[in-house]
Amino acid sequence: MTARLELRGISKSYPGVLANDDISFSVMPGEIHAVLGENGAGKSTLMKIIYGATSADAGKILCDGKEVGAHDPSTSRALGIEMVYQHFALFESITVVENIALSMPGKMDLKALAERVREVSQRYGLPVDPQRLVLTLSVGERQRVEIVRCLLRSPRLLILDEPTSVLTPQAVQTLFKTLRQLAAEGCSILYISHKLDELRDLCHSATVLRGGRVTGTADPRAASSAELARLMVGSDLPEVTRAPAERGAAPLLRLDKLSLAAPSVLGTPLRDIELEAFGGEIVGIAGVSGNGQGELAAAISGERRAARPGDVLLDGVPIGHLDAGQRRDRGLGFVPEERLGRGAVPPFSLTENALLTAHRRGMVRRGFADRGKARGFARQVIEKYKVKAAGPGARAHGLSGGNLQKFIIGREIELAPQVLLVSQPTWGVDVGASAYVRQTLIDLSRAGKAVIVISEELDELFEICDRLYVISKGRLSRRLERAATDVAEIGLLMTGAGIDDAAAEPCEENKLHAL
Ligand SMILES: Nc1ncnc2c1ncn2[C@@H]1O[C@H](COP(=O)(O)OP(=O)(O)OP(=O)(O)O)[C@@H](O)[C@H]1O
Repeated sequence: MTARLELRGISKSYPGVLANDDISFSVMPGEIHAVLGENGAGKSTLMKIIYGATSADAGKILCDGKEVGAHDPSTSRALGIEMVYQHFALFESITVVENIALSMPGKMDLKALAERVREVSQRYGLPVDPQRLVLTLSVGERQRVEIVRCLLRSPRLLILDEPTSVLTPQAVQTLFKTLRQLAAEGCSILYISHKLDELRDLCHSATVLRGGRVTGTADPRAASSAELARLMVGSDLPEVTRAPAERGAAPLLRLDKLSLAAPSVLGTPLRDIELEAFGGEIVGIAGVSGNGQGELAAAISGERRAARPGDVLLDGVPIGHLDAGQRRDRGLGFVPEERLGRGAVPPFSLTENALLTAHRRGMVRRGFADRGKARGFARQVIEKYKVKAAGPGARAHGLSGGNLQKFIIGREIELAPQVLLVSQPTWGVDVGASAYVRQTLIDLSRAGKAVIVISEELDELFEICDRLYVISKGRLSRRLERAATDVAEIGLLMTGAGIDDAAAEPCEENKLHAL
């Protein structure tokens, strides 16, 4: 049988990095092939080369035995190659069908296209309403739109770059069913993920990349997650160690019946939130995305101010009226969920990105930024957190997703905050680096600081947290000791059961907002 895709000696370098180094492998029709490797190993670069979004410096690509010459995404699509990117590319202010029409060749009859969207989404079990405005969709639904957009064109090779990082476990299972169905129909799939259990569940074969080179192949179904991790990292993963928490006497951060109106018609209002985070511990906030996590993070960080100063207390001092910068000045660090655009400014260098929050650490003299100091700080973060980057002058958008995440977390930890709030600390971060990030958060807490982690990954929360809360529909559960709870209890709370509904009535502020 002829391979659907054959790569021969693909190489690509960027200034200072050999991103792909003589990569060769094949994918057969109907095969689900995993590409795994550490952050910065060269996976996304390779996928972009196959899709034609960027070109290789050397090497050949063969599709169904025929060489693909110089190509771009539109010629790839004509060959039946489709790609779903790590970061979505949908326009928010138009409908699903309008978005899809934009990626189709020629002029489209929107009514007929909407009908086809419905058909395809039904056939593959990916419900999508073509008339919905994209801005009203959850991330999981947006992911579906991206996939349906590809499926409409009956792909022969589908590339998925970390498709499940934003999906709930149920949505992942639905996606896998679709992918298996597609593969059974003969479509080949290239699948990138850092979630080794998922790879073992879904993929027929795997190619491992390290430092831009192929370092191994594996049958993921026959290998354990530890074996796959070893292939990726080249050694056993470090065990995360956790000394018992020595909790401080009083909470470093406290939310006292905090209520906040929804920021928009589509947001979630926060209701009577009571939370305590002591020095010496990690507090986790579990929940399915869209239940108020973003709003809670904004209320703690100061991106949104509280109704009363005393709603938010930092080391006993009311800070609810302060903005984000003022709260940072007082020792509240913050790592947002979106790394591009909020955690970092993509076209800025790492030095400039370091300055954004670290200017508080003596990097401004007489109103001018001390670039030498900022560069030194950025270099320190790069080295300590093993960020793969050409140096402090590298642009944020040139870093691989996981490496940028490590840089942002490192920058905030190095600022030695009293309280650190981190949203989704290890999204897109490889298994080795995840262990490092988790260990660093534990160490920060054991140094007497309070760490608050918002994560959808229950395994992660159970691994690092001392106490847990669950957020559901803008309300927070009671506080749970990690050692005295389990996944079943947290899962139940995530559905909203057991979180006092008495106050589910809109708070006064939200009634006003609704008017
Ligand atoms: N546009 C670019 N400009 C400069 N360097 C780049 C660019 N794109 C990628 N690189 C570099 O190429 C290397 C490979 O990056 P790539 O994004 O392919 O890694 P990855 O394996 O997909 O990582 P991750 O798991 O973190 O997404 C990295 O060192 C990265 O910094």
